[in-house]
Amino acid sequence: MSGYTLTYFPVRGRAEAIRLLLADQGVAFKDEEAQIPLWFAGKDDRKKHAVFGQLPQFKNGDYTLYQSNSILRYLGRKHGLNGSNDEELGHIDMVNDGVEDLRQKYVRLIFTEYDTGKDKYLEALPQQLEFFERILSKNHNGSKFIVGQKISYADYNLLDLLHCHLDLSPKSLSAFPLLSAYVERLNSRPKLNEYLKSEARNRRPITPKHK
Ligand SMILES: N[C@@H](CCC(=O)N[C@@H](CS)C(=O)NCC(=O)O)C(=O)O
Repeated sequence: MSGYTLTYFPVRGRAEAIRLLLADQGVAFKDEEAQIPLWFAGKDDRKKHAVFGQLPQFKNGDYTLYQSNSILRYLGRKHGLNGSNDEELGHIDMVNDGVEDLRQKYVRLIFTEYDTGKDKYLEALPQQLEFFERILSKNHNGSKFIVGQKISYADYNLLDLLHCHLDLSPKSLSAFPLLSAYVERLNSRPKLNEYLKSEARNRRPITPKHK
């Protein structure tokens, strides 16, 4: 066991990219769940102690961290998932910020305007995905990772976001051959594939709205 503990609600949400990273790196960790009704009823003391009042929380022994992207970057440093030099890391951070921008749009759709906004969202989605297709095409013609020759923390975040969009519309990647192949390639990495098929992953909906 690594000494790592990840605390989150029983959904994939903002913890899932962290889970993908840890699964793929073969790092065992302790999973702690917070129950949504208790949390929102103010009956879970972890909310009072959370730095920004939110989850996920990540612990490495006595060290505690919040903010999903900070956790990803921390694990990137710990597990050699930050590219091969400062310039690659600059691009990895840039891609991760782009993933965050699209994730915020996705979260807004799911939580505030799913019924009225889904068609419009899907219409605008190709413009967003095209950015990532283009980034991939410039790195070894899209045959490897999003940046450089090694998997990085941003690959796990991008993969999770693409999974979310494939759930939203199974055709969302149809016009993007490089992104489609990228998802297939990452999904078939042995440890990741084992996790993707696991009961633990599949009992967690993407968000509480997905029940
Ligand atoms: N920027 C934060 C956002 C965290 C966040 O929005 N957490 C939500 C669940 S995804 C939460 O804890 N909601 C409960 C609350 O706000 O009390 C991150 O990336 O970790």
